[in-house]
Amino acid sequence: MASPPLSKPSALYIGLMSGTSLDGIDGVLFDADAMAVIGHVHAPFAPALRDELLALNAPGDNELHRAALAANAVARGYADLVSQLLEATRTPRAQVRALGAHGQTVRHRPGGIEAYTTQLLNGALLAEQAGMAVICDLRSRDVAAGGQGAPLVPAFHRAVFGAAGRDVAVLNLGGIANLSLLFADGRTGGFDCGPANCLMDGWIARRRGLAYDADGAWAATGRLLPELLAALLAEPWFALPPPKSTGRDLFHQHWLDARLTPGLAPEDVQATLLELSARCAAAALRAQMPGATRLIACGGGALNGALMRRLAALLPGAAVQTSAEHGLPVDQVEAAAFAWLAHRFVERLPGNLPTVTGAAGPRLLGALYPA
Ligand SMILES: Nc1ncnc2c1ncn2[C@@H]1O[C@H](COP(=O)(O)OP(=O)(O)OP(=O)(O)O)[C@@H](O)[C@H]1O
Ligand SMILES: CC(=O)N[C@H]1[C@@H]2OC[C@@H](O2)[C@@H](O)[C@@H]1O[C@H](C)C(=O)O
Repeated sequence: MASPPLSKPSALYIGLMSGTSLDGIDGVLFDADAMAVIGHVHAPFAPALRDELLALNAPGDNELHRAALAANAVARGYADLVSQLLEATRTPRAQVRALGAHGQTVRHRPGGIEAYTTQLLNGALLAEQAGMAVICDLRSRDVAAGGQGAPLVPAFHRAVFGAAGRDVAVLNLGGIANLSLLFADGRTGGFDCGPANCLMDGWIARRRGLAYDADGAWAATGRLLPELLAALLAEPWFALPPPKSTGRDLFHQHWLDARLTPGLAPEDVQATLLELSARCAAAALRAQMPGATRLIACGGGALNGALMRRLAALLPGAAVQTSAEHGLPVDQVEAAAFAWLAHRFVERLPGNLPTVTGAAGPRLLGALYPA
């Protein structure tokens, strides 16, 4: 019997993402040959870690020590999730080629001589605990090359959701919203367009003690406040042209508080925040891809029925769908993108798109902690 061919290196990667909404960690096992997710797990952050990560988004006391401890805690959380994922998919650890691990963004200041972006994660500790090669710090190289360091998902969106002969947009509705523009002629664009859930989550937490507004049901009981909406939309950042990115550095509760007037009904504020998220995404899409006939939404905000209905109403020329309708559940897209970015690193292929981030050129993204 002929001996079996030398097995080619594994195409299995794990992607680990904890985003700006701070709801927890998503992990996927991803087959980079098939471009398919094999398994998915999610773990919420422990409330104390979530509070600390939120606090570290703003200047505070003893930040270096606290950031180091939080980076350790994020690494331990990621390592636990890796074990859960391997168990759930019955995958031997040795079969996974590498982990693409995002870390927790706590500061994002691209552009200019002082540019930096910080994703808290102790990559060395994660490599120790997971027993796998870790590729992390995936944004810094693009920032060093003069780019925004974000969004990074448009190249992955192109590979998965691009369609011949039509202009397709992909809208990630996480804490922050980012658009990918997949033009029919092969060009790919993308940029952050504003808040998606971060302000709504913060408001419902303060007024009702809930983590998020399920299905936008509370917002749906409120009325739109036109003066508040106008004050929110007057933020100069919205008028900036791409490339652009943002985060909790700008869209935090104090940003909202500075625009609130006394006596507003809380549910009306929530309705207006939902409208803000829908309007800034719709306006950005109309301006940058007027011919879009399909908008594919992903991220947790795609589960917000009220938000999805407003997007559909504001974009009558586009079919508003979810990534699940295209084979990838809404909560798996970002983690899959970071698994794919790990694959790009391992294959020595660039991960960024300079047309999106504004970087000086294509770059290998990430820092490697070998197994
Ligand atoms: N059923 C639901 N109804 C309404 N909103 C929901 C629902 N499920 C999740 N969400 C929203 O989605 C958020 C989580 O989304 P996701 O995990 O995509 O964000 P993220 O990855 O942390 O953010 P980012 O993409 O900005 O990095 C929650 O905080 C919540 O606001
Ligand atoms: C600095 C940072 O963490 N940015 C995130 C955030 O969350 C959404 C939006 O802001 C996007 O720019 C980015 O994440 C996605 C996954 C990206 O890089 O494509």
